[in-house]
Amino acid sequence: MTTFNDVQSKAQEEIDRVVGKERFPTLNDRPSLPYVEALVRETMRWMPVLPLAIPHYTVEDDIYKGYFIPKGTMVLGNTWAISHNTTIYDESDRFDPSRFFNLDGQLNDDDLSYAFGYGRRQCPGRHLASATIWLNMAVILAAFNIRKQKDSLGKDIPLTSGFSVSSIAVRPNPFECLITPRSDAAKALVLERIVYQH
Ligand code: HEM
Repeated sequence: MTTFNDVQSKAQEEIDRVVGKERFPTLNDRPSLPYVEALVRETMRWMPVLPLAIPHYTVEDDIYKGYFIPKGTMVLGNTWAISHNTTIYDESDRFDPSRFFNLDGQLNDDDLSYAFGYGRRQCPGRHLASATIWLNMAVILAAFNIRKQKDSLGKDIPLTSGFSVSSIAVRPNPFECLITPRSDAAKALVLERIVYQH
C-alpha cells in the first residue's frame, strides 16, 4: 500500500461508500466489498508468500504429461509460475486488482486457491488465513492512510528495500513508511478498540 496509493484510495472509497465512516468493516461486509476482495487476491498473486508451496516427494514411480518421475523425487508446486503466467495475468508484474473483474464488472472466479497449495495436502488453514487477511486489510484501509516516508526536504523516499526469502517464505525487507489515521473519527474508532480490548 506504501507504493500503490491509487489502489489504496480506490479500496478506501469502496469501504466509505458501502460501510460508511461510523464503524469498521466486519467479515459480514466481505461480499459487499469486491474491490477489497480483488486487492487481497492481487496481493497474494503478485508476491505469493510461498512461491514454491511446500516440498513433497513421490512415494512411487510416476509419469506426468510424459515425464517419468522416479520414486523419491522432490516435487515443488511452482505457485510463482502460475501467479505470473502472462497468458492468464497480463503484465503480471503490474499490481492491479482490477484484473479480477469480468467485463461486466463482476468479480471473476479466480479465487487464488492455488496460493494455498494443491490436492489433498492443500493448506488446511486457508479459510482462516483468507478471512484474517481480508479483515486485517479492510480494517487497516478503513482506519489509516499508508504513504511513503518523507525526507528532510519533504520529498517521498523511494521504496527500494525489496523482498527476502527466509526458508521457504517470502517477506518484505524492513522499510519505512508513514501510517496516519484517515480522520479524527477513524482515530476515535481505533482508540475505542484499544480501550475495549484492555
Ligand atoms: C497467508 C497464509 C497462508 C498461506 C499462503 C499458506 C499456504 C500453504 C501452502 C502453500 C501449503 C502447502 C500445500 C501443499 O503442499 O500443496 C500449506 C500447508 C499447510 N498450512 Fe498453510 N498457509 C497459510 C496459513 C495457514 C494457517 C493460518 C494455518 C493454520 C491455522 C496453516 C496450516 C497449514 C498446515 C498444517 C499445512 C500442512 C498441510 C499438510 O501437509 O497436510 N496455514 N499452507
